[in-house]
This record gives sequence, C-alpha cells and structure tokens, in this order.
Amino acid sequence: MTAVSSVDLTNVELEIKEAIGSQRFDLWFSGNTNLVIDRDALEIGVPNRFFREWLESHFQDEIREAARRVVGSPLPIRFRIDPTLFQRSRKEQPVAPKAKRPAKALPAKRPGRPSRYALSRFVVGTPNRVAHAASSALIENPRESYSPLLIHGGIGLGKTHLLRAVEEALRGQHANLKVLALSCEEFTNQFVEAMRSNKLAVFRRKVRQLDVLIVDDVQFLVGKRGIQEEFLHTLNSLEARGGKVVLGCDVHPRRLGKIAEELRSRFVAGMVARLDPPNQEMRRQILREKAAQRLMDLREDVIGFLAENIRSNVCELEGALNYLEHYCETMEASLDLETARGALVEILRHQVPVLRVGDIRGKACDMFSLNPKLISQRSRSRAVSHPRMLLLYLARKYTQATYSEIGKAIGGLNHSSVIAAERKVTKMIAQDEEIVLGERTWKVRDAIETFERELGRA
Ligand SMILES: Nc1ncnc2c1ncn2[C@@H]1O[C@H](COP(=O)(O)OP(=O)(O)OP(=O)(O)O)[C@@H](O)[C@H]1O
Repeated sequence: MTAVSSVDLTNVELEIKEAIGSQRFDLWFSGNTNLVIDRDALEIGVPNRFFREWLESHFQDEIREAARRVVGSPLPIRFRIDPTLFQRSRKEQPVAPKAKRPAKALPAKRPGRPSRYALSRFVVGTPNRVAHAASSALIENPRESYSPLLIHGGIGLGKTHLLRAVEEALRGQHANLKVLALSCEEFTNQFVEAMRSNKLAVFRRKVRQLDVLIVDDVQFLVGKRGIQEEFLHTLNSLEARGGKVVLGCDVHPRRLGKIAEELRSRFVAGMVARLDPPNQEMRRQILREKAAQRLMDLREDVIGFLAENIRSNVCELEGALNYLEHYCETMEASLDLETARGALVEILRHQVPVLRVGDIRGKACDMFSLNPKLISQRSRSRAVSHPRMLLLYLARKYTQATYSEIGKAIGGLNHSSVIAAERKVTKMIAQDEEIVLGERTWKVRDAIETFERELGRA
C-alpha cells in the first residue's frame, strides 16, 4: 500500500498547477475538486459529470504525471461525484425556467463551473466533429489557426454555442488577447452609430486592432452593400495584423445570396466547417446533458423515446425538456415513459418533419403534375428541367444530402449538375427573374415560396 499524506496531496495539486498553469488550475480545480487517496488510487471528487468529463479529457495526463512524481510510482486515477461539491454547485444553479427560454440568452458568467455554452457542454459526434475540432484548435493555439473559421449549419444546430464557447475559452485561457464577440447585426448597428456620431475612426480602431473577432449570423450581410464593404475592410486589416476571425452563418458562403464576390471568397479562404443535425446517439447525449444542467432526473427509456422521436435540431430537444418539466410540475406527474408519451403527443404533432430528397421530388411532381419517372430522366425540355432545377435547389436548402447524393436521388445526375442548378436558381432569385412552370410564368422567388409552403417550410 502506498503511504500518501495530506502534504503529498497538496504537492499533487501544486504539480498539477505547475503543469497546466494557475489560471486553468483556478478555473477547474480550486474549490471544485477534492483529492483523496482511496484504496491505493488517487480519487478526485468533482461536482458533476461535466467536470469529470472535462478533467478526464483535458488534464488526465497532467494529473497522472503529477501523482506519479509525488508518490514515486504510477497511481490509478478515479473520479467521483462529491456530494458536498455537488450541493454547492446546485445552490449556484439558476432556477429552471418554466417556459421555453430564448435560445440565445447570454450565459451567466460564473467562474469555476462550465457555463451553459462551455465547450465541455457541447456534445460531439460525427455530424459536428470537424467544427468542434477546428474550434478547439483555435482555442488551443489562436495565433496559428486558420482565419476565418466559418461555422455554418441550419437552425439550432449549435453555431452560437460553438462561437460562445470559443469566446469564453479564449477569455479564460488567453487573457492577454483582445477578443470581441457580437452578432452581425450588432456589428452593423455599431458601425452605423459610429458613422452617425462621427466616431468611425474609434469604431475602426476598436475592431481592426483585435486579436480575435467573432461574428455570428453573417447571413445578415446579404443584400447590404455598404456594410459588406466595411466588413471586408475589417477582415482585411485585422488579418493583415495577424488577428483571427470566427464567423457563424446559416448556410455555406457559396450559398449566401447577394454578397460581394470578394467577401464570399474571403469567407471560404480559411476553414469552413459544417454542422449537421445530431444523430441518434448525440441526441441521447444532448438530452442527458441538458437534463443534468437543469437537474432533471431523466430516465434512459424517456431519453430513448425523445431521441427517437425528435430529430430535427437541438432546440426542439430542449423545447421538449422544457415542456416536460413544466408538464410534470403543473400536473404533479412523475417523469416516466407514459408521462413523456402523453405530454409529447402535442410536441410531436407540431414538430416540423425532417425532409428528404424523395419528399421534395414527390411534392414537385404533385405541384407541376409531372410523372415521377419523367423528372428523373435527363430531359432538356423546360416542362421537366425547370421544376427539376427548383427541386434541386430546395433539396440542397432543406436536406442535409450532399450534391452527389441529391444527384443520385434524382435519377443519376452528377454533382456538378446539381451545383449548376443551385447557382442558377440563386442567381435568378437575386435578379428577380421569371420561369415557366407548367402552364404559368412565375417569378422564381414566388415559385420557390409556393414550393416552400407546400413543403411546410415557408
Ligand atoms: N452539440 C450540441 N451539444 C449541446 N448542446 C447543443 C449542441 N448543439 C446545439 N446545442 C444547444 O441547442 C441550442 C441551440 O443552439 P444554437 O443557438 O447554438 O444554434 P444555432 O445554430 O446558433 O441556431 P440559429 O440558427 O437559430 O442561430 C442551444 O441551447 C445549444 O446549447
């Protein structure tokens, strides 16, 4: 049995601090962990699962090495939820909301425990691994990272969460860096206000001398030429000085509508990472994560049921938890599978179903009275090629299928035909052009809107 004294434990802590730096030590260890030796292993008490996962994934090697140095031989490491630390963190927990909260409420900054948008609270899986890895790399080494890092994805897939996590981690781990995070609309408002009050030089100095500028929702720039120009100059001068830019956007930059080509090229010049909808395992993990955050005791069968039935995005999963929490409270029901089934009938009824390419093709055939076989043939006749063009555009917009997958699903078109169709429709919408569909001539914009309404997306 290895004899370990409390002095040794203090020394283990000092070694860890030495290895990871006092800032990170204070954030993750001081007051949040409790080291004890139990049955010849170093046991680390933590307030909750998130701490355990974070410590395991980020500092496991340093902890192991610190223990080895102090004790003189390798010591197994175990993590344990410590009831006192748990209670303490529970007291700090915000009161769980009764109704759906706005998705973008600013996280309360509370040192010592991960905030709502902490990177450790971002569940990672195949659909978002690249974006997560790129964000982690930037946090780890901001000076060497790609710029801009542009993260794009549909509604509620975690763009804001990742951007906030980057901001928070940079502030925590690189206190010397000048970091500014804001939405594109805020950027625009500040620019306009600066112009109005004759303080443009001050505004420009502020944003162009940053080390890291983080801007969410850059699709806001579409169609706004003046601010696009300002944004481009901001990127240029900031990056020329070695600054980095992180952007969030709801589509790939190539699919942004009216935007200056120079800016579009800048957007794709660094690293573009896409967020896809979470898969089944991720949905389960996200539910566990969100339930734990609000101290909801969610059984595995309920988790499985929700993850199976709610597939579109993470906001919907969170909405379901809100509903369930509220339902159980007001009906004084216990949170079991039966309750979940009953309460979620409502939610599932109103849920927007996930679209597949086949659904969109079916709708196109209905709308334009086309034989489904015909739309899959390589016909060049307008009667077929026009609806097909819209169908390809919408398949890109509303499904997660790649160009090749869409092409394959529509009768073996190659991926460049799908890209060409998408570009053409984007251009036609931008130039307000018309198109013949069946017996009628339509504004492309109106035809798309009607099509979207039919798909339940307008
Ligand atoms: N992978 C994930 N792990 C944990 N939580 C997630 C994940 N993805 C999204 N969320 C949660 O889902 C909610 C919506 O995410 P977020 O606001 O980041 O989405 P978004 O992509 O910015 O959506 P929008 O297009 O509406 O701006 C947030 O509460 C966020 O924490």
